[in-house]
Amino acid sequence: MSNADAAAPLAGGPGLELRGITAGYDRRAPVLRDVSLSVREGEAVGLLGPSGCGKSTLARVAALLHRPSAGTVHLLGERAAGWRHRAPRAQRTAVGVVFQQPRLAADPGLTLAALIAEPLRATGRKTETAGRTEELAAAVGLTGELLTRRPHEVSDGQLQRACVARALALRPRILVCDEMTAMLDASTTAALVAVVEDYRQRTGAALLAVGHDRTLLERWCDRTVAYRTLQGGQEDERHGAGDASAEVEAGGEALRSGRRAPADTSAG
Ligand SMILES: Nc1ncnc2c1ncn2[C@@H]1O[C@H](COP(=O)(O)OP(=O)(O)OP(=O)(O)O)[C@@H](O)[C@H]1O
Repeated sequence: MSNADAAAPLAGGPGLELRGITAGYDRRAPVLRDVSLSVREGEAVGLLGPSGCGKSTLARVAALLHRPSAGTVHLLGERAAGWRHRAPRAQRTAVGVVFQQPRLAADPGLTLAALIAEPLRATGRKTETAGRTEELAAAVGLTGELLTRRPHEVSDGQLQRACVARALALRPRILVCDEMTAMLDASTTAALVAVVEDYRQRTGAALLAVGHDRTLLERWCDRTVAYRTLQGGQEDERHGAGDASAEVEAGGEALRSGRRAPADTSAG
């Protein structure tokens, strides 16, 4: 990606802070109860937990997509001032999100190129759109005719590549990856982790990676947090500084998440 991404300093300042979050879908039985978690700028935190415990709900709260019934969210030191379309644009665009299921997250009527360009168009960056779209697409390994296809004409892996590019389009200072690689094969997983890591390390963005693949998150992130420890206290395990060149084991397969240019990988 361009050097423009690298313009932001590696600050180490406040990135994402969730304090005392209670949230869910039924006020009488919230999914999250008094949950706190923070990720500093430049830091990669993996949130681990079993299926159904509330990880995606937490990710949606962090991305200002789900309003908690109690607690506060701070982005880059500023308290969130609204949720969904009512959030101020500067706060909404400070967070880039990648969801687990790209087919639910992508407009089926858009080509992959238009999908990647969506946030640029929505925020009026017309002059920048074509060049930036091409650059983002190349970074995630999508080129040529693939970019003219619609979601139903591509694989899950190819669509998730476009969704990762879309999440990076506005150069977010905070990235939330909710089971980003859950549906992907080993080589696509490695390629997309490498893209996110490359972006994070060059920009100093804060990363919250949510999942249940402990081995992957321990290799990818600076520390992991077990979901069960988040209520009324925080416990974490530190790792070797998110070494993106490490061998990553996931699902029994050895993955290489090194800085291989994603464009060189087959778009899976
Ligand atoms: N839109 C919704 N309406 C009602 N209940 C929901 C909704 N979304 C999730 N839930 C429930 O909230 C709980 C937490 O769901 P969530 O998706 O946050 O868990 P998760 O840890 O991300 O699970 P997984 O790892 O399987 O994706 C589950 O019991 C789920 O059934």
